[in-house]
Amino acid sequence: MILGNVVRRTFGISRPLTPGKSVKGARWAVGVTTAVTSVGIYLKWRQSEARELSTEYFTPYRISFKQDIDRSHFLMELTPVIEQEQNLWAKMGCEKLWSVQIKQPDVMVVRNYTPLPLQMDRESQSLKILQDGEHAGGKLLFYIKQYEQGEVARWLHRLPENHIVELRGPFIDYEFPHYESEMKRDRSFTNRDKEEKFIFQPFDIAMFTAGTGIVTALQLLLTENPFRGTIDLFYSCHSYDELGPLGTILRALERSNRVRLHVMESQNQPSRAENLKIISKAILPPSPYSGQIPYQGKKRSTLEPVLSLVCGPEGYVAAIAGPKHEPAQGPVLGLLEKKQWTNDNVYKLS
Ligand SMILES: Cc1cc2nc3c(=O)[nH]c(=O)nc-3n(C[C@H](O)[C@H](O)[C@H](O)COP(=O)(O)OP(=O)(O)OC[C@H]3O[C@@H](n4cnc5c(N)ncnc54)[C@H](O)[C@@H]3O)c2cc1C
Repeated sequence: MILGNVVRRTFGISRPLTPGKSVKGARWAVGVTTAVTSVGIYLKWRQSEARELSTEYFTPYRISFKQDIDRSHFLMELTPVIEQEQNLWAKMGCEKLWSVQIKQPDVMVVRNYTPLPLQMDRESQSLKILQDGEHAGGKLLFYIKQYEQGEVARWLHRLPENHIVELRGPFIDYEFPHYESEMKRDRSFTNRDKEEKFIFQPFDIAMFTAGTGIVTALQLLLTENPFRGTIDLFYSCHSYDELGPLGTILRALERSNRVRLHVMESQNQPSRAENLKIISKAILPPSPYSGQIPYQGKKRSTLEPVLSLVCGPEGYVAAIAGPKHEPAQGPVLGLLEKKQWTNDNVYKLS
């Protein structure tokens, strides 16, 4: 049975807000249409009661914190100019993987970024995981990599604190089956001895991530009502240090057995072929998804992943699961095909 039956995926490529080239004669009409649309969006935003984040219009957020991890990676906290009423972490839980789009107003393009339920504690200068029911007025924290030739991430990196950026969303990037009236998983994962109880048996998944693709796993693991099964998480990077404080959080999740972590650092193993060989050896074959069956008590020690999610740069996705033919998934090839994974149980996120 395909777990992805309920999957809805809305993002693909980051798309321009306006066409790059316009026919000369139509410029005036395009200008008027754009102006009218912008006024419409603005009025809609003004009228919307709580000015909540929406996919329909852009909402202003202030850069409330920014910190470099290294030359390429940084953390950025955005605070809505008008406090948000909706708690997106409670609303989405672990059943929806989501992102928002940030607008670059000069070149009029948007890029997707995956928020994390963390906020910077000013006093201790450390990241705090939001508690259940807490949404910090809608604050969102992002882990971003800037590329030398990249447009938007480099621009974001240059912006000073208190600068206003515009966001729309949330966009659902992947949706898991809804487990009606299921009990919440405790978010305080540091308490390892606490016995867990659910109504339905949780299922495990495998996630293959490279670089900032790791945020997809972190969102599922840290959100309110976090992922109930165990994630067999593969993370490829140059160095684990590029995660900065997120690395400490990920290790704590590993100690609490919420995640089985396989880290591939290219600084230690520069051969791509050798890295892929190590990954391949650790990949488990797919287990069947049995649907919603009653909770059978504490899980066995072996992992039984029913779904593989793949997220990273094009070349990485291609090596793990075959190339993605945007917006289509493309056939499952690469390492996953060799371990009997198919299009029924693999999803390429990017
Ligand atoms: C749903 C979704 C969620 C995302 N979440 C995040 C997130 O949380 N954090 C984050 O940092 N990014 C995230 N991204 C990627 C992000 O949207 C941008 O694509 C990224 O920031 C690059 O945009 P840019 O404008 O800076 O670079 P662009 O101008 O788009 O790219 C210019 C050049 O940079 C290089 N480049 C761009 N992207 C990559 C890449 N992924 N790997 C290797 N080289 C690349 C390429 O050489 C490219 O030609 C997400 C993407 C999607 C679709």
